[in-house]
Amino acid sequence: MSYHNLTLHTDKYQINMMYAHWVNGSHKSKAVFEAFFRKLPFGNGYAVFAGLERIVNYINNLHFDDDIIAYLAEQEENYDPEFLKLLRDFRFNGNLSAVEEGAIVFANEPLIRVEGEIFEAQLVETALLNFMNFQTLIATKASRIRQVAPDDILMEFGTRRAQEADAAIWGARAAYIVGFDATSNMRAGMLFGIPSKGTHAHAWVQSHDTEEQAFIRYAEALPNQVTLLVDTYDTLRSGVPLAIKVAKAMEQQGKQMNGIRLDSGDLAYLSKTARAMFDEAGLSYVKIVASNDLDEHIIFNLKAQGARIDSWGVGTQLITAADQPSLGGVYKLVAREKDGAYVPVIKISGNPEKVSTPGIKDAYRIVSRATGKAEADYVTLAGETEAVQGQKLKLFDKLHPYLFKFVEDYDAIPLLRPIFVEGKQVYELPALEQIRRFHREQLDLFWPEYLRKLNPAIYPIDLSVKAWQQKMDLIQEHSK
Ligand SMILES: Nc1ncnc2c1ncn2[C@@H]1O[C@H](COP(=O)(O)OP(=O)(O)OP(=O)(O)O)[C@@H](O)[C@H]1O
Ligand SMILES: O=P(O)(O)OC[C@H]1O[C@H](OP(=O)(O)OP(=O)(O)O)[C@H](O)[C@@H]1O
Ligand SMILES: O=C(O)c1cccnc1
Repeated sequence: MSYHNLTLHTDKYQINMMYAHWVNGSHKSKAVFEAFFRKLPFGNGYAVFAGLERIVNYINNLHFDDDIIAYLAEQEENYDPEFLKLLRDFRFNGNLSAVEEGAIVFANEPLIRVEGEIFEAQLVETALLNFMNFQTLIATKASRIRQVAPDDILMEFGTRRAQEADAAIWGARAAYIVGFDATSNMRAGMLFGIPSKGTHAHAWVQSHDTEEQAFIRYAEALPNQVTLLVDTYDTLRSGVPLAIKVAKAMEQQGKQMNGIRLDSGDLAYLSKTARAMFDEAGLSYVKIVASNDLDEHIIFNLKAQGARIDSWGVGTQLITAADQPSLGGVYKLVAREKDGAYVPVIKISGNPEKVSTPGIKDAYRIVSRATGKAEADYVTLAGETEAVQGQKLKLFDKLHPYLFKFVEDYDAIPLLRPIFVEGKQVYELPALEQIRRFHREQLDLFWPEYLRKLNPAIYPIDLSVKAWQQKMDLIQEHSK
């Protein structure tokens, strides 16, 4: 059995629907699904899209091998052997468009669009949402942390508390996309080329007769990366004075200590006092690292208290997105083939926010040429050209259509990029460094009011008149 084949990384109901379509002869009819989320996480003003690399690898490797076929046959006696034979030859042959990793995205706009035979478009829902929801969530959480510490070194320390191994490495990658500097996870370092960094644990100090002996031996063993954890016994009375002694001894050998790490107690007070002690000893180059259940709120608070912390190690709160552990991204059917053409489909709900927007859609970021800043995202029916041609555009609020404004002199930048066309990958996955650069450029498109951590301004996501009208028409039709 291979742990690496993710083809069955799907819910049973997908395979059952595939089977029922096959039984009814409808499995080859075309369908279009769109993935989006309805609410931004953490009360943030934006999210950062991530997960595409994993999705591309997943789609490229989809295949039902012998073990999977045997398992399905054993699981469900209804499955006809002919259906299983068809699965044996299954490959994804559809079209997939998506937002690029590192892009700033918002609620209620298409982030991934899958067009294909209902058979294949249905199968991939679960995995696509799994990858998009987790990685986008962690990238967004990490971005909030980056926003409060724009100039400091940020290290991702979460693996031991992550929801298992995949979450640890893809979470580390998501954090790196939005500007974390390093991860402690060596596998993420090796797989993705993320710089790896680390200090040492309390166990290192505890495994010696004295703290001093522990510090000296560590400095001798790894003279290029000496960051000593100073809080095992008494930070200010023992840890910091001993670290100063070791730093002085290193200087005698022409070497420089990197830093110390604080992992408990009042991090503002301890960092300020330790800073003064190192400066007093002529060691102002020694940096102070802090860790201990940090998140964007505590870091913001510590900075407001004048903490002298140069580098932050962030684990649990980031990798588990502890204050909101899931993003509610969904994958909705928006059009289906009927008599050889696509017809839009809608999902009605008593909750107006949950009524789906029918039809195959595109999304554009409307960027003012005068300011270089994004004015709104504009969701159109696919193939509508108004937005692209630069004429005066009416932007109106979906729930309150009487609230509107006009924009002129803008660029309309398409958000969805073709990734697969008829099953063939047409998008070259960018290097991680390129994704980081792209993310920084994306941030530059937005006024700071949309980016602030607390009570951000609401960025408009507007429907084109045609898309809105089609939605109203279908609501009317279904209410009859
Ligand atoms: N000056 C400060 N202002 C606000 N929060 C702080 C400050 N200093 C530390 N914190 C945070 O407060 C929390 C304190 O955690 P905790 O109760 O575990 O204390 P501790 O000192 O780490 O105790 P322990 O020795 O048991 O680890 C941590 O999340 C830490 O990051
Ligand atoms: O607090 P987090 O944001 O999750 O960051 C990771 C934590 O993991 C380590 O603690 P742990 O007690 O596991 O090991 P240690 O003995 O090395 O401190 C480290 O000292 C951090 O406190
Ligand atoms: O390198 C460190 O200091 C580290 C790594 C993982 C978790 N906690 C601390």
